[in-house]
Amino acid sequence: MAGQSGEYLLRASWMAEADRITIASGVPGYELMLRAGRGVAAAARRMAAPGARILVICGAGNNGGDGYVAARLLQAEGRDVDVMAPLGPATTADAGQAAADWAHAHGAAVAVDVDLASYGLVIDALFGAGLNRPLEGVALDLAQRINAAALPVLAVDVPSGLSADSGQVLGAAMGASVSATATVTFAARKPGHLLLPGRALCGAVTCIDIGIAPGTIASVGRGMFYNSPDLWLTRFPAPSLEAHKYRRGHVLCGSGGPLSTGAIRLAARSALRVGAGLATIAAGPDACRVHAAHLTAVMIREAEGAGDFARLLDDVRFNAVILGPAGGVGPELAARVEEAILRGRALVIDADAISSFAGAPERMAALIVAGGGAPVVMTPHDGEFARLFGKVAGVMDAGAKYERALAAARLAGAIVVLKGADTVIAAPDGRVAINDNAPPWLGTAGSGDVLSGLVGGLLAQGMPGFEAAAAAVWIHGAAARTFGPGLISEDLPEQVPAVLRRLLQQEPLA
Ligand SMILES: NC(=O)C1=CN([C@@H]2O[C@H](COP(=O)(O)OP(=O)(O)OC[C@H]3O[C@@H](n4cnc5c(N)ncnc54)[C@H](OP(=O)(O)O)[C@@H]3O)[C@@H](O)[C@H]2O)[C@@H](O)CC1
Ligand SMILES: Nc1ncnc2c1ncn2[C@@H]1O[C@H](COP(=O)(O)OP(=O)(O)O)[C@@H](O)[C@H]1O
Ligand SMILES: [K+]
Repeated sequence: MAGQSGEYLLRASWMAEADRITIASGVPGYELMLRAGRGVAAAARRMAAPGARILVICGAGNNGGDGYVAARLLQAEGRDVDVMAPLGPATTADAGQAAADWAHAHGAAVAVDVDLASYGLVIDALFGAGLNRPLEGVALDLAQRINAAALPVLAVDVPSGLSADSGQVLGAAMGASVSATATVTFAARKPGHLLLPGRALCGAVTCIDIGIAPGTIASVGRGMFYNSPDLWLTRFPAPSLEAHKYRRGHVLCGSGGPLSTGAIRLAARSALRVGAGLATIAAGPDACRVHAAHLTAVMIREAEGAGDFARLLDDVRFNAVILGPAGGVGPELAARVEEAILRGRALVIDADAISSFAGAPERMAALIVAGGGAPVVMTPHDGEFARLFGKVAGVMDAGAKYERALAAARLAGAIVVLKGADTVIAAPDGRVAINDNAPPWLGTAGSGDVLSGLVGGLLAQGMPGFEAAAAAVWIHGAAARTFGPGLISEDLPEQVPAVLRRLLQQEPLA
């Protein structure tokens, strides 16, 4: 994607395209395989103690070819290496060459039923990017035996059985995948290395340079990125000397009733912590009294129904709106969403505001078209996503998690943050970011409310929608990591300053 910085993630077919372009530019395919095999051998060297026996299980394609190269290099430096070729002879020219170079010096492969427990490291080079159906027969049996043996396993490109594209085990119910200790991949990481369950099955992933030019990777990339500051830091708002609070944006946060006020307070506080100049909570009279007992920096305005809320929006300084956290599912909340969109405010639609449009994403899409272009970011978890888009053909069944998020973003005309341990951020223009910095203790009541506040706070400061959403998700994860175990959602906004300090002062990032 022109002008976009960040680490590209490549689907298997895009990677194959990069491979073809590189070969056409004069680098022989076998040279790429030698470089890949060298990287695998280097990782194996780190994983296997000097005397440990190494078993390289080679498939018939180029993934197996990488395995043969690694086996030959490790053997040449005195390692005790066996090769197993359970799928028979190589079927590609490069893999055939690699197998022949191995066999020339080292002879026969070991039998499939060899005792795995006698090895100190297994290198899984059965299937990589070419996997196109579930493991079966001898490959399935081997994957299961490798996992049962509980040995260190180094996967070449991806653990065999795992889809590099979706991060799913192919044929999940009946199929299986090798579970690796570490994975070495080439040129660019693939989405399956980051999406669950793939991330867990890959272990520690290393991406090595095999001489595919960055320009080639960018040219085949279709706008899928790893979510890190590289993706959005240049768009991150930093207050200037002349700034005053109104230049830093004013977030209007819609409250629920008197018994449901905490969620929106978390959101409002988070919006301030991430740099918004002002945050105001709009609430009915009873809820206002509850808020008044809790709030200091966050302001309160009385707004009884959707009409009052709309009148507040007559003040153009409310340039961003957050709706949904414990907001109460129903037509009134839907009407507030409508007002915010039609009055052109940057908007975060979370939680109950998403559910208020259950089964009617086209209605939301029509509003967004009518709204005229201010960014709209929705932040569903899987349940809310299904509630909104469940009945739309081509969304729930779109495939990988990023394909579902993208289909939804295109349908709604909004940025979609599909949450989880592997949160995906998708834009209607086709950009996708996959996040992996969220620790499991982020799964705690109210942490989604904090996320909506972070998005709203960044939107209020004028950050574009996709970048604001991606930055908020990353800061949310980094804040949780900074706090560590024992986290509750109130802790998250208080960690944001430490994260921002590292981010903006170029200190090492967590
Ligand atoms: N791109 C690059 O830049 C570089 C790539 N390199 C390496 O190449 C690897 C990709 O190699 P690859 O395309 O030959 O595919 P690979 O994964 O070896 O599979 C082989 C064949 O198996 C078949 N098959 C599929 N599923 C199956 C199943 N369940 N059960 C049985 N059979 C099954 C299917 O053939 P089919 O049967 O469909 O005709 C498939 O084509 C890549 O991961 C990396 O390690 C490096 O050398 C460096 C440069
Ligand atoms: N296991 C997990 N690992 C990492 N992050 C998680 C995990 N479970 C949930 N999260 C994150 O925690 C947040 C929970 O949001 P949500 O489900 O809306 O909770 P709530 O409604 O209680 O605020 C999301 O940002 C989600 O990505
Ligand atoms: K593999």
